[in-house]
Amino acid sequence: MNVVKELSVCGGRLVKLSHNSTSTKTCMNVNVYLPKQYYAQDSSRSRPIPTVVYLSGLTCTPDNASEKAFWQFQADKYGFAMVFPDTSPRGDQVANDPEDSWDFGQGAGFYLNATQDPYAQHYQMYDYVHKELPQTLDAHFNKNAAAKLDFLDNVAITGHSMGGYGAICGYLKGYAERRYKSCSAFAPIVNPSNVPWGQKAFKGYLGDERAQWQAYDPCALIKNVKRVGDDKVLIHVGDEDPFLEKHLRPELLLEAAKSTSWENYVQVKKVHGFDHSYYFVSTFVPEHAEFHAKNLGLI
Ligand SMILES: N[C@@H](CCC(=O)N[C@@H](CSC=O)C(=O)NCC(=O)O)C(=O)O
Repeated sequence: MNVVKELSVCGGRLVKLSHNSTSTKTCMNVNVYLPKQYYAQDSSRSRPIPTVVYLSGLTCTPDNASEKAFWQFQADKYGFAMVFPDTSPRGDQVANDPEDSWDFGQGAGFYLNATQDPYAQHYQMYDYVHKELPQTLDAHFNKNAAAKLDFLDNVAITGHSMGGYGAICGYLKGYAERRYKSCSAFAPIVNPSNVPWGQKAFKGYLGDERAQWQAYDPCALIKNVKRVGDDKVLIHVGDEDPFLEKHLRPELLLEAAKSTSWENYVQVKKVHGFDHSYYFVSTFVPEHAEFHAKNLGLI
């Protein structure tokens, strides 16, 4: 990994990195926030600093959330690091949307492993985010010392819109091996198989056979994952979100959870007067941060 830029924010440092990804076969950018605890000479700390992975939405780079969600204040409050991956492979060699829209192709990888040409070659974002990137970050940040940062085990996941979809999908697909300690989402796409954004992405990346879509659809996954303990999924969505009725439809996840071990453990908080923007996301980041801090054993 190469450090492209490093800057101070709150009590820690935002590190902007790039690396050649074996999953996407492109150069990928990622932002990592190291909290103030990382720099404290605290010999009493018994275990590595845990991590919250934040998956961004359509059109985003790692900078949107690291500039506008204000996770850094919460990371310092509780003592967790933040990882802000990109939303797709990028480059002239990377296939894009033939219609040149912003809801498919570069900036809209949907955090899945594409099987259809021409996207299969580079759009391997599921393996990138959930397998390759944590290993790469661990090797980079922990190579010269006892692991001060935990990118592999004590990790939570969250995200916004397409990224909220990616967080819930990755959480449920990795649930059996407890890949993530907790999951939350801001205005997520919960049933991509049945909304336009998801249908366009699944058709383009996975093909026309809808049976192939089920492996990545939270409303299908939740019926086949047995919940344990007090695990729950925290979701916020604004009642003035312009995408609420057409693309997000959080009620479909509540419906899918009925008669499963997740019934009453998917908490959808519809908040009055909020839209889809980072003004909405940043307002509720503190609640999500506390939720993850509890699940990461920080409070
Ligand atoms: N460019 C679009 C706006 C698209 C948009 O609102 N993108 C959201 C995520 S939508 C689902 O994933 C976003 O996070 N935008 C980046 C930001 O910094 O706000 C349009 O013109 O409508």
